[in-house]
Amino acid sequence: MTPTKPAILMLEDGLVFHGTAFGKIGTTTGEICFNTGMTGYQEVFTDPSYYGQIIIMNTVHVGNYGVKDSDVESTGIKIKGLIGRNLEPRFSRIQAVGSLQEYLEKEGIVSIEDVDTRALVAHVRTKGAMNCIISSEILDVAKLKEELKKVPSMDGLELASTVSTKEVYHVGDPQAAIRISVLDFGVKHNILECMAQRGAYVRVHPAKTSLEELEKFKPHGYFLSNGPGDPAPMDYAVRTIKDILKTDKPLFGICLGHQLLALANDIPTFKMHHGHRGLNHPVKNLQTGRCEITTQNHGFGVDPEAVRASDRVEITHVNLNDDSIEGIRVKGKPAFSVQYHPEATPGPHDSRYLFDDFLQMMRP
Ligand SMILES: NC(=O)CC[C@H](N)C(=O)O
Repeated sequence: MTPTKPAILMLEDGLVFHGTAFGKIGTTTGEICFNTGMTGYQEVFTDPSYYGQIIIMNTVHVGNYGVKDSDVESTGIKIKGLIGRNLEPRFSRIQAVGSLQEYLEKEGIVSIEDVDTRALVAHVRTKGAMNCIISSEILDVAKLKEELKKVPSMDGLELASTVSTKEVYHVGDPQAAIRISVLDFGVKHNILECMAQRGAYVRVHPAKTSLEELEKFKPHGYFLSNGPGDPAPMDYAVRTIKDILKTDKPLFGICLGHQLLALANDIPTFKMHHGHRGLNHPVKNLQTGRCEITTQNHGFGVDPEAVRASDRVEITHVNLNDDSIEGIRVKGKPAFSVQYHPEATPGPHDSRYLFDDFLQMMRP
């Protein structure tokens, strides 16, 4: 057994947890948030929407099935840090290529275990979103407090252009009958796969691409991706979406893409108390009356009163836990979006029909 090293977690409101170092030895800062999913940790860690955030995994054992090259949603780990009760260095899965410890170390992710995650999650649920610091090199609480003061608030932070692709790239069969131009704000791989598997050839563009540039692909429709940070400062994207809406071509948005579609219709977004992150959030489809169990990862939401008062959009999906807005459609246009993740891997898969609907809108 390698000897353990102490680590400290400190929250912006001064709460301190003493635990054990895991992953890289060092210091990291970000917004603390919790994910209630009991599986799919590698997909969570590589989801670019988590960029800038430190994740508490609520489930007790994380790492026990190791890591695998294909279980990723982007090219590498995007979370800023990881907090767990038991982050497991040993693993058991035939397909696994390495341990969580090696993976976090290789990707430079400072983490902490042996934390009472039940108490910590209860605290975040009560007090709401805030920043935190983890360190396995500075064990002086006063110094950590000073470091933590330098961290910007997630409220108002534009992060999408940082994680977006720098170069245009393609996914799917170039001969496919349907072409989709994607605006990448931090897209998850499986979203592109879900479109390619259904017969689309997809071109992925940097976040700040104009409609004129997107049109060069001669797309049958447009897609607005998920992504990190606050949608409110993303004026560049809102302008492009307004231009896309004028084309009257099909448009689909997921998560950050949903929030941006709302903003493009003059519906504001807001910072939620502590957000939704997990894989069992119940959503009701108001058109069919059916319930879907969904994966979610968001800390901002679309203003419910403004949506209800809008004469430009209608609500298609609501959250059955807290009545928040989960889906909208623009009246008189083939444009729709959802706050949750229909592409979720490992699942649930209840909402995959949204990709079928989107592709159907573009079929000749
Ligand atoms: N998954 C996402 O696209 C997240 C959107 C946005 N960053 C939020 O936290 O609400």
